[in-house]
Amino acid sequence: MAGYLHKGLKNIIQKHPNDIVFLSALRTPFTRAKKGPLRDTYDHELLSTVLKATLAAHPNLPPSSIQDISIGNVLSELGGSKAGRMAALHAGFPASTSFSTANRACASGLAAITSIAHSIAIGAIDVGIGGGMESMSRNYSTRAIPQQLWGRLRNSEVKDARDCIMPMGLTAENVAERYGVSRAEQDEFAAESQRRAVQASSAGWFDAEIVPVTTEWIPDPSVPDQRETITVARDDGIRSNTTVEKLASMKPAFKDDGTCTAGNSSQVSDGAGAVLLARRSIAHEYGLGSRIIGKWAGSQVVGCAPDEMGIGPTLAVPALLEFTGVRKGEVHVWELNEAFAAQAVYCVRKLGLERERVNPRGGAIALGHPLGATGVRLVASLLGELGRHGEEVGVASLCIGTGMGMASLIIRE
Ligand SMILES: CC(=O)SCCNC(=O)CCNC(=O)[C@H](O)C(C)(C)COP(=O)(O)OP(=O)(O)OC[C@H]1O[C@@H](n2cnc3c(N)ncnc32)[C@H](O)[C@@H]1OP(=O)(O)O
Repeated sequence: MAGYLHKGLKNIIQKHPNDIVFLSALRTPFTRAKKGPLRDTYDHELLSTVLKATLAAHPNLPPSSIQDISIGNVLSELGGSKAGRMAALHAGFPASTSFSTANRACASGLAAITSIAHSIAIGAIDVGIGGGMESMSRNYSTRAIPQQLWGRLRNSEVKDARDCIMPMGLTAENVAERYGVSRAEQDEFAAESQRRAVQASSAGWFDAEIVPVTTEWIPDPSVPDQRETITVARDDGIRSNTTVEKLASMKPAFKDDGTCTAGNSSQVSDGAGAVLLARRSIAHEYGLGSRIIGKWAGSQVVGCAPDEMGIGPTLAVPALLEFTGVRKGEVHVWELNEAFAAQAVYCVRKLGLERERVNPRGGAIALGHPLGATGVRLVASLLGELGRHGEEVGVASLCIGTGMGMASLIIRE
């Protein structure tokens, strides 16, 4: 495949003036939809907070130098494009900074980052922001299943077409059944995700990426006029008291004889994130060379059958390795989204990864999965985790609900 990026790790880790580099990777806390402290906050309010923090983190970079913003979003009214543009202007960007939203379902945040990286790679822009925003509290009432649908699709003779609206939990049950992922394996994986997230959170490993959000909430929904101003600074889905035994006692959430439960599935959440990307030579022109934390080195998306969408990473990761010429053994840290433990266990097994190197800070089972924003957390976590160990090479990958996987290669400076 022809490409404009460098191939092979030896070439990729060299510093080139046209590299697409990360200058910051920030996110809000991810908190539980409907139950957490951000439940009354708008997704674009979260976005505005994180965009403002991105500007504040780079006082030497004039806002007008940031040419484009792409924000992953799945559920917002009108795709979030108007409210998101308003949030960017409100946060301090000039009218000249363009804005769009990207919807590649659960990989929307990674797709938005990739879109900005591609624009830099081909020379269309020099500096941009990729991010994501989601309020599942406000916008998840139909569980991301379209209500207005051409009847011929709902009853299509093409099974894959019909399956695009299969509830995500059932696709996870399919993966568990077809590929022999037991309930015990899922619960063990989920407990480990919680254990790692507890460790990461209490050691302060998320502190560098989390921007506190000051917002209003309604403590008692039966008294909607009574609002309180609060500052939310921590993820709230992490459960320090999780045990495999407790998880084993939980009821299946999606079908009576199933294996996926509230404890071994990703949590529905609210959150937003943003990464600042620039061409390396331009970052140096603004005196930001010392602020470079990593570089984006390529993305791939591959389709699979929608009724087992969770296997997506098992196809996207090999495609990414082939595209970039990087060998699996050269990757130090893997961030694989935990949509469900069922599919995550299968992906780790099929890809032949060491569990120690996968989601070292826990994943969406503990930290939550605000759809459009999750890809941004994966990138921020990778950059932080690689930095902590002085290691260089990471892969972020997500499955996509309509039957795809996406993966991106991230190099730490
Ligand atoms: C491509 C993709 O990424 S597809 C993925 C897209 N996302 C999804 O499909 C979302 C999947 N998740 C879900 O739909 C929901 O989380 C569900 C249906 C599984 C569960 O929903 P809820 O019942 O609201 O879950 P919730 O997280 O509030 O947990 C319910 C109860 O289970 C118990 N529980 C959950 N996790 C744990 C745990 N780790 N340890 C102990 N108890 C637990 C608690 O009692 C909790 O109740 P609480 O609120 O009083 O604490």
